[in-house]
Amino acid sequence: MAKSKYEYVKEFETDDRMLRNVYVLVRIDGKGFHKFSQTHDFAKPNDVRGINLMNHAARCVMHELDDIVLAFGESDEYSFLFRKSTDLYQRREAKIVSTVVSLFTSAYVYYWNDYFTDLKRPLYPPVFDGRAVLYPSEVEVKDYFAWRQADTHINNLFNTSFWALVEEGGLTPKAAEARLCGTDSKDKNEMLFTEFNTNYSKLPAMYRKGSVLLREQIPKDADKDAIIPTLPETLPGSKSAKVVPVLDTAITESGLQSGPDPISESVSEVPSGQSSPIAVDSPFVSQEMIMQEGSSTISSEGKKRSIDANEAERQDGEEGPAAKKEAPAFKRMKKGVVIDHIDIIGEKFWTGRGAYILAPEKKKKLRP
Ligand SMILES: Nc1nc2c(ncn2[C@@H]2O[C@H](COP(=O)(O)OP(=O)(O)OP(=O)(O)O)[C@@H](O)[C@H]2O)c(=O)[nH]1
Ligand SMILES: [Mg+2]
Repeated sequence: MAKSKYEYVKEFETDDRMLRNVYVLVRIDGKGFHKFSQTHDFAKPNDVRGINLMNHAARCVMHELDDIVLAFGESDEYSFLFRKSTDLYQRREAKIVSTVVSLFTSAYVYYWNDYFTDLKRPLYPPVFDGRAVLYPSEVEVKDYFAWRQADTHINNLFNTSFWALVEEGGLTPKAAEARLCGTDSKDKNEMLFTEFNTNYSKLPAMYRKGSVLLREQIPKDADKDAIIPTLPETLPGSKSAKVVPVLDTAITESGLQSGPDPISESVSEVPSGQSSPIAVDSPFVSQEMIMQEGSSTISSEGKKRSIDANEAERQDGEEGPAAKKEAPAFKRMKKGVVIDHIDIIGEKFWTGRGAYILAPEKKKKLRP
């Protein structure tokens, strides 16, 4: 076919294919969300509607892009890790980053009203930027996620302390900032407990640890894309949410401590007459979390349990048709995206639930 005389302009396009055999990490971040959250009257320091909406948008991205193996979100940002051998768009950076950002942003707006039910749509279009970073080995990938989760911990502890001083303590923002200047994590924990009856380690894990999206086994009859609604169960005052056990491994500014941290040890009892921030009808439990609790297959031992299920299937065959009727659950599993609020700092995650993420992949023939 004859080329038009204009076609030469294509030659100006550059090849932005990213290096092979390294991990591709895409991080998106809300532009000017300080203002966006104020304009939309986000609760301080954490707005459960905003967090659920971010999580929903991230799930849309993971549903669309199968090569994303892990995502982590906090505040107005989300990180997406692609499998090492991804050949999505021939690893072209602009195509990958723009697809993630565009899908995330459109989902954020598309599902807005499912979470912010009193506002049909945002008062102005939210903007997210995006970047891709290449990490050469598992070490950097693990440290990357540790960095983001440590950041979540530091920021959330600061914000929780700051807004307690301002909203409950009556300090001006300037005075609150001055009060917190030079304090470490232990000081803030102590201040929250002694002055505001708040046991920080008992606040919802979703706030303290951010949100982790994983690919695990889910019941086959669960609609892969039925992500919502989480709102009725997560709104303050809801009676329908169930309690979800919170992993109390503390993250400190220097990394993860296994087991309870000293401060939560010393303040592990909520003062008498004071109810724990996580009540049985906790307003902070999402539908997905309920599903995880209700269905043993996507609990924190999701991977192990699905292996157990295969084991059961074999036994099932030996035990005859009667047993078959009683153990159908494991047969109704499929891979799906699940959300949790767990520690991803430290080896425990990467050798446990996260083991599939960095597992060696089968070698594929590279395109010439
Ligand atoms: N009140 C409230 N604010 C939030 C919440 N989540 C995010 N934010 C706001 O969003 C900001 C995100 O931080 P940044 O990304 O550093 O700030 P930004 O204004 O988005 O600035 P750029 O990313 O540089 O454009 C926070 O500082 C908060 O002001 C929330 O749940 N509640
Ligand atoms: Mg931002």
